[in-house]
Amino acid sequence: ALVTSKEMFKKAYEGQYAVGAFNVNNMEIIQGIVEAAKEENAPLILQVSAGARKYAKPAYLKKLVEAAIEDTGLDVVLHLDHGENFEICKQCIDDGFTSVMIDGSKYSFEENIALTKKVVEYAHERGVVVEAELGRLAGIEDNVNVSEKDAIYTDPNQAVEFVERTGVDSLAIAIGTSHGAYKFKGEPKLDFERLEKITKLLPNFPLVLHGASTVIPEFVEACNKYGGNIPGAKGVPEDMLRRASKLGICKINIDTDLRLAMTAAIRKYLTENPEVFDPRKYLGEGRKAIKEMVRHKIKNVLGCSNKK
Ligand SMILES: O=C(COP(=O)(O)O)N(O)CCCCOP(=O)(O)O
Ligand SMILES: [Ca+2]
Ligand code: NA
Ligand SMILES: [Zn+2]
Repeated sequence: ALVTSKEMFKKAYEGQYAVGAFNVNNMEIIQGIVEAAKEENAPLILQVSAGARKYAKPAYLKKLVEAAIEDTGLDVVLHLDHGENFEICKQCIDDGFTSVMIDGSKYSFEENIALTKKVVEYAHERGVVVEAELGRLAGIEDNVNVSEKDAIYTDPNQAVEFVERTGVDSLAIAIGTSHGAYKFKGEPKLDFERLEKITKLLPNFPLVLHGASTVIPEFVEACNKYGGNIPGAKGVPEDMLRRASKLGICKINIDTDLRLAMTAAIRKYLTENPEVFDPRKYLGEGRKAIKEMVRHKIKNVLGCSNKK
């Protein structure tokens, strides 16, 4: 069924694991993800960005997710990722989403609170949960000094005030991650001290980690081997994700690792099968790669196997 993340996060918090939030853009990506979650008997969040709604059109994504639920019997959260304003959050809530993110992190503290409160009010009246964001995602450059870090990363005390004043259900925090395949110039590093402080000040409150793809080296290498060009791609080591999920992080966002898994498989297949031009062949390889990658994440990183 379509469910909110309320129960999922409560169990994840107590069980010290995290739920995977995977971005979806087409049929094969959805199928690969849900088949993995089905086999692992895992809780699941499928998230849709504004870009995904433009690419696939909202109706297609909604019906593909409904089909996936019907086919697998899974409990799935349908979540709007990075909602930029009240309107898109309202649209998705009216469209049957069970969770929305209102991303006011680029505004001032007070403006972020005001905007988040407006979405929370509309969402809660309709039984929908809300994720907000405080702090700015940016990889830790070696030369980021303390004050810069404090300027962009989530301030633990502000986080407490933000949650109290908005009534939001979960909070995306900035502790050194960033979106995409180039997260760190130097050694990957997350501000775990900051995460521990936020977890201590906000016990039992679900935290969200964005920009959490590992940028799995095997896929980067395969992409580059078969005609791709993504040098220096680097992400969050899996042991850091495991550590974060044992703290207050209950939702881990993964999109880049999906893209790399699918792209590596398709590049390899097309290179090795030049005579083939049936989309089912190479899209099917992409789907298989996604399923294997998601299964790995559920089992070995998120720790949410058999936690459905
Ligand atoms: O936190 C994440 C994923 O982070 P990751 O890049 O580490 O996977 N996300 O929120 C996914 C963001 C994807 C948005 O991309 P489009 O606008 O192109 O659809
Ligand atoms: Ca943001
Ligand atoms: Na957790
Ligand atoms: Zn994000």
